[in-house]
Amino acid sequence: MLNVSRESKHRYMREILRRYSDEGERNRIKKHNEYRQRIISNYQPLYRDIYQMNATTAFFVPSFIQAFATSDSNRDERIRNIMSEPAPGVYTFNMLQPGFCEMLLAEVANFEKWIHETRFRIMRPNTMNKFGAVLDDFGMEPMLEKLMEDFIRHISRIFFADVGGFVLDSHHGFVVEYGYNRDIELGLHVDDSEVTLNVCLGKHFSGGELFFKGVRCDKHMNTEALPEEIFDYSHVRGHAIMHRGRHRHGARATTTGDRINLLLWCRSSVFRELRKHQKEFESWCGECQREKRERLNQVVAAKKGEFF
Ligand SMILES: O=C(O)CCC(=O)C(=O)O
Ligand SMILES: [Fe+2]
Repeated sequence: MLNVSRESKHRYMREILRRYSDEGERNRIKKHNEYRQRIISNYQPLYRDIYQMNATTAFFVPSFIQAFATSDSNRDERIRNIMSEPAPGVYTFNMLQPGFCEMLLAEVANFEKWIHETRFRIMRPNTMNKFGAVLDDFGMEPMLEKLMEDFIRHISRIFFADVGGFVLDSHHGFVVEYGYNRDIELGLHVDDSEVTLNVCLGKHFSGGELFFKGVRCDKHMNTEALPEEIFDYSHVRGHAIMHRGRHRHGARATTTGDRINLLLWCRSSVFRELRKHQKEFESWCGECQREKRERLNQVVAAKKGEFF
């Protein structure tokens, strides 16, 4: 568990001040906000209903809604009950209604058509995916923020507390698109997130499995995966998968059809600030933990040697 000391809080505030007094960064944020505003005031949404969080069966499957229905002491238990953990640190659950997936796909297609017709510049979701769109850029930012606040934050608090899952405070929401004339696959990487939510929206496809190769800190990013860390997951429409951003993963080739997934990279500025001062082993890095065990074994062996 993170222990936020007074000193760390002060350092955190200093970092925020430094960041906001950095002129380059301020300009970048200002330009991006202007870009978003230009889109939002010109683009006509197809389905206005999906721009606001509507926590009913129009959006979510009943089991998902029921798990969060009341914030009583049983909520954590109800959340645990809808989760499967097919591999350590990877959680899956049924989440979105097929009708909502359809509407979101149609909205994205409508936005892309508008971009094409108006020759507006489209910002791609990240440095790896050449296709897809940033949902936050065309008006879905408040809805996705609420999704993180009302749902994802509670899940992360239970399962990802060691990476700041209990203090998520910003997100990057986008869709990735694979298939004919789009991206085919995605190489091994880590996300710029503490916790990632990935939901398959459809449509019909084969292939496209996510593959995982263990959680790693910066220092151990390129170390081998152990056999027990290797895991493949096949996407199911409407189903979500959640993992730490630092869980190394990639997507296998989508061999037929089109696959479009919704991604929410959830971030914690507090966790990022605290990490800068982390000198010891990271509790969530597979390799740090292995090194720690090895160090402990050496100490125990040395002590035994002294004793006998
Ligand atoms: O293709 C996928 O389902 C995963 C995409 C992904 O890992 C990412 O965008 O960070
Ligand atoms: Fe990723």
